[in-house]
Amino acid sequence: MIKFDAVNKRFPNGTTAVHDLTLEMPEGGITVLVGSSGCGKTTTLRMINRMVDPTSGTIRLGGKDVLEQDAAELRRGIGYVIQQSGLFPHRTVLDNIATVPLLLGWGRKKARARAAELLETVGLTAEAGKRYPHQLSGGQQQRVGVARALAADPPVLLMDEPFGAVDPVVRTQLQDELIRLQRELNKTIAFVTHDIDEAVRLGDRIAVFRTGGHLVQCAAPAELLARPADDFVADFLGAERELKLLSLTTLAEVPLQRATTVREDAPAPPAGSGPLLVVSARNEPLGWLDPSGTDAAPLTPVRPLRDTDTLLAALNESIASPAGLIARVDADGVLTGVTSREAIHEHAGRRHQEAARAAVSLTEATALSKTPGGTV
Ligand SMILES: Nc1ncnc2c1ncn2[C@@H]1O[C@H](COP(=O)(O)OP(=O)(O)OP(=O)(O)O)[C@@H](O)[C@H]1O
Repeated sequence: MIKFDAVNKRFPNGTTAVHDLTLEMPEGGITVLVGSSGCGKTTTLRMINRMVDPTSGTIRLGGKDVLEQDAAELRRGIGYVIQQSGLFPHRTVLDNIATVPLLLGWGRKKARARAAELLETVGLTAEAGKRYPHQLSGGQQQRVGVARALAADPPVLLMDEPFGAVDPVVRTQLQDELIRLQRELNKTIAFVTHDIDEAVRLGDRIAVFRTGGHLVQCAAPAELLARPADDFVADFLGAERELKLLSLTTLAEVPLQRATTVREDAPAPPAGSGPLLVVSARNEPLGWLDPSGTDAAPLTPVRPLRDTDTLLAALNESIASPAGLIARVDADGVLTGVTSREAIHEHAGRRHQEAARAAVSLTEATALSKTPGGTV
């Protein structure tokens, strides 16, 4: 969908912001651009909608060179979201969202109806639509920014640190919302951040840049984490990159074992029978009971996990659990079984090896395709 071919950007003051960039951003996917401050992420993004023009090289959107298109027309097909949301302070939230449809001549009624629909899409109430931007929290303003960018249903979204100015809890919520929205909307998204955790959560592909506008590696998150191309990328990913990889894998394929349970209203179990999972009449896990403890000992809390939870969450829970077991439930919260810390660990190790192997075969395929006469 978006293709950079040998693109350079040198500003008149002599700064090279982007150096010989060749990169593809696939249709319907989120490509995240990461790297430390000043490495050219924003400039790369802005060259897509021609807020900045490249010094050399070609950028194609849907096969067409962006420089051969009228900038205003090009931007109609590209939504743009920035960190400070960029809302007009003297217009209501609803009118802010309706901005682009109005510019496109939709008529006030149709534009407002679309804006109202989008308010709901991004999780805001109709009442919020009547307020002015300063009457909303930072997180809500960012949602409005996303709604405004989506108003004319552009196939492409450029998002420049859109969640950078909100606290970590709201940031996670906004990321969840974007993941949910993207499942429905399937936009081609270029997303800039300097937060590697955000990149791993959101990206279908992650492009890592270093100072001077150099692209160092572009790969799917699991491949990047399992096989960073060099020490720079490894440092950028951080020391816990194996744990980050666990956040990309769900529990679904990890085998279940039968749980030893006791009903909450049952008589006290015999001492010495090891930790038991106390369940409700509906078979919902309530806590761990250690019969070797005193009668008055409280239950150890349990946080039941579903198949959609990550291996990282499972490992975390298994550390706190008395016997190293995690309780697993179905979508209704009913117990399906337990899984041991060892089983989680073994699956995590296998997952790591698979990701590393996938990354190696990709690297080999790329090397082969660059060899004259090489075939893939
Ligand atoms: N209009 C400009 N004129 C001159 N230099 C510029 C201009 N815009 C950006 N630069 C420089 O180009 C380099 C890349 O900037 P850019 O904003 O693309 O980086 P970035 O990775 O997005 O940084 P940040 O994470 O801090 O936003 C920097 O050295 C910056 O100072």
